[in-house]
Amino acid sequence: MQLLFSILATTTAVQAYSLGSAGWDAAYSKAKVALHKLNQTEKIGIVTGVTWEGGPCVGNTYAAESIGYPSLCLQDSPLGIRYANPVTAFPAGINAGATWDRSLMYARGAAIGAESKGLGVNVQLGPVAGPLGKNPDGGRLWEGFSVDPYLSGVAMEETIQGMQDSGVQACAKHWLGNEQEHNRETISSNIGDRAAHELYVWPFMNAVKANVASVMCSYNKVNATWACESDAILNKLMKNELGFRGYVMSDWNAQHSTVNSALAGLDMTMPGSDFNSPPGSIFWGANLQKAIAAGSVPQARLDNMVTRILAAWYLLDQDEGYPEVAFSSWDGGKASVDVTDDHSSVVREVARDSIVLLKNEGKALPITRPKSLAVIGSDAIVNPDGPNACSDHGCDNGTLAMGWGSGTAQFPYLVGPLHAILLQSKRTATKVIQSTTDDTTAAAKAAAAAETAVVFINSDSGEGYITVEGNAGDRNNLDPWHNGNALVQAVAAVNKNVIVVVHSVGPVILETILAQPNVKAIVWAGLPGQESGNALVDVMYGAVSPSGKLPYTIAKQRSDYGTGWLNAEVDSFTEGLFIDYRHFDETGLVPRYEFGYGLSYTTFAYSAIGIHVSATAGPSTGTVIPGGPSELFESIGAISVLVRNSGSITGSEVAQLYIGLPDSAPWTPPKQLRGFQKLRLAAKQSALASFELTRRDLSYWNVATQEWVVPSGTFKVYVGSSSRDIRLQGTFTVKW
Ligand SMILES: OC[C@H]1O[C@@H](O[C@H]2[C@H](O)[C@@H](O)[C@H](O[C@H]3[C@H](O)[C@@H](O)[C@H](O)O[C@@H]3CO)O[C@@H]2CO)[C@H](O)[C@@H](O)[C@@H]1O
Repeated sequence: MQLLFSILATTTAVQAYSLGSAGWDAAYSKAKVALHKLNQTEKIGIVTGVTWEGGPCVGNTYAAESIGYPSLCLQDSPLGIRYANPVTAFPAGINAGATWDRSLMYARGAAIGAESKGLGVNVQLGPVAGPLGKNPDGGRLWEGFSVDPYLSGVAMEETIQGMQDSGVQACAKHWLGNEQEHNRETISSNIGDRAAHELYVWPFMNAVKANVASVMCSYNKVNATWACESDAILNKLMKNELGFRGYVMSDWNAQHSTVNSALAGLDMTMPGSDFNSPPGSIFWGANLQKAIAAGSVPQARLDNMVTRILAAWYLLDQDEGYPEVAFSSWDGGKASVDVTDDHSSVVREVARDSIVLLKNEGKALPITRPKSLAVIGSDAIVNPDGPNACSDHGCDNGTLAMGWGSGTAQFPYLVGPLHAILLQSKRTATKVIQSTTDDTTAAAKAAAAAETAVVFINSDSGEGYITVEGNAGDRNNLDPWHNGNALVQAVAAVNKNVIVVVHSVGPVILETILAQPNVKAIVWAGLPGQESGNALVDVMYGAVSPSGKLPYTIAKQRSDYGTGWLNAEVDSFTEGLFIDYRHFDETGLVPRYEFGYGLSYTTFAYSAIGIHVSATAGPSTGTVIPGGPSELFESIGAISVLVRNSGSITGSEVAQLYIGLPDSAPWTPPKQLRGFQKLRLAAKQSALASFELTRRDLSYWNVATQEWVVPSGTFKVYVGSSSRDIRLQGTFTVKW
């Protein structure tokens, strides 16, 4: 059985890679033929944006009529289509990560891709793996999936496959080291080579392996050189080492030079105007033409840029019957077609299955048939001015269902928690008492009159060009906004059965709330998108058991993380590999809720660990395929466990595999996520969780030899329900 699994897994992997390469080969053949039909002006136009607001999308290039190539439409965001309506407002990346469900990640990506294609968007500007989230208060970490590179990598791969299977080009962003909003356009992320590879590059390897069409270089410098003109990270790392065959575009106005960026490997400049910077800073267009004429940039480099861009276009078959752009970002975004289909069901499923139950004392949840229920807090209702009242969602009024900035989309509707609870309460004949402000006196009055009180609190963040309530993108602290702690305290002082629901962009310090004995349950709902209330009711009333797991650690205090955004010109990334749970494990600090944690209404038992790993120590070689050296992605076996639903209701468990490297490896975190599987199990049902391992999963990056190396010695195996709830352990040995 185990052997069969390994064979199937290996075969599938090999097929996927060869198809990927064949796809690129065929696309390159077409691109090379097309290149010869283009004149120089057309070539320059293909690599240059037409200026901000110069076309219907946030990014547009010039058309090349000689080959029937359109003005390419590039549009945000990682959770839906920005500046268009009607579109679906999906749960944020961080919620997709919290599902730990590969098929939901894929379904979300496919649905976003289908809407993009339907509206004529050629390039969807997502998904996000940078920021990875080393700073828990980083403003944009909710756009990505998890602070763990393995989980983020799987989510990148699934999302990109989903998007590109629907026909749109995906764009993996922001490359590289864009971990904070403060000073993001001046700061240098000085990342050590090993941490760069094992943390920040890792999910982009998955993106390239999934044949992502494009990559966006970031605003910051990397090791003192602008990311968009760094030969080290564009040519050498992304294109040569990772074997990326698509094109690199700049973040919007992240380009700083004509010649250096071209030579370093930038392939497309966006948006092609003096957007948000000193007038006249149009680095390509006519300036690129002059640089080529002067011999500062070889003609072959321009031809290579164009070939890469065209190859991505052919790879996705966008040369055949691709829809025209059906909206304009600058006139309200009214689309001429409705592309929303039944995607609300994907939204509800992702939102529901990403809910993490943090505390459930005395089985406070699920709610059964309370006679009365108090619903408290401004986060319980939709912003009275409307769900899209603030530009790019740059405010925190009403329930929080996405962060702010370019990573947003307009809600076609937003089901607020109170609305969904009122509907449900009709079925259970429950009297609902409302206090939908953050006023503590009103809250206490409502709570005192009810059997159970549900308090809604939130914490918001976003992109640095908008400041909300004094937070310039990054959060100023990890406390709940709007005096959320005081709100819960006021309610818990008068009601013995308090449930707290947290809508949040990232970790929130919960100590004050946990110090209230009457707080019986805490529910983390993240940023659930348009079906917020419905998904919450599904879980709170027990239609489904909660099955989300934390995609990051919740600490007892902010300082425990050991990292945070800097008001400085340089971030030296001194924490190295030790971010989030890697740091807590290494230092012995006890988190409040650890990475991978999440309760269920049922229980799960683990047994029968099977370890079938056969690998030899040493570097991974082989030709470079999309993602890296081919050997790195070869299966070297699998670890399996039997998981049994030992409770009395159906539920889903995320079985997690962590690996500890042998002592022969250089200083490494005690354990690192290297596999997971979500299993839906009926009461008393058992199933095998299998974690296929590749050489990459056992490797560290050897800085001296510039290779991924599997160390020799005894590897530690930990399988469990979270990074700290380890149920089964074992070892295997790798020899030279
Ligand atoms: O949208 C494409 C990529 O753009 C980057 O974000 C930019 C965002 O799209 C844009 O709306 C914003 O513009 C603001 C501008 O910076 C500010 O000076 C002005 O006052 O208001 C403008 C908004 O009306 O700028 C953002 C960059 O600063 C993202 O980083 C990237 O992820 C997007 O894909």
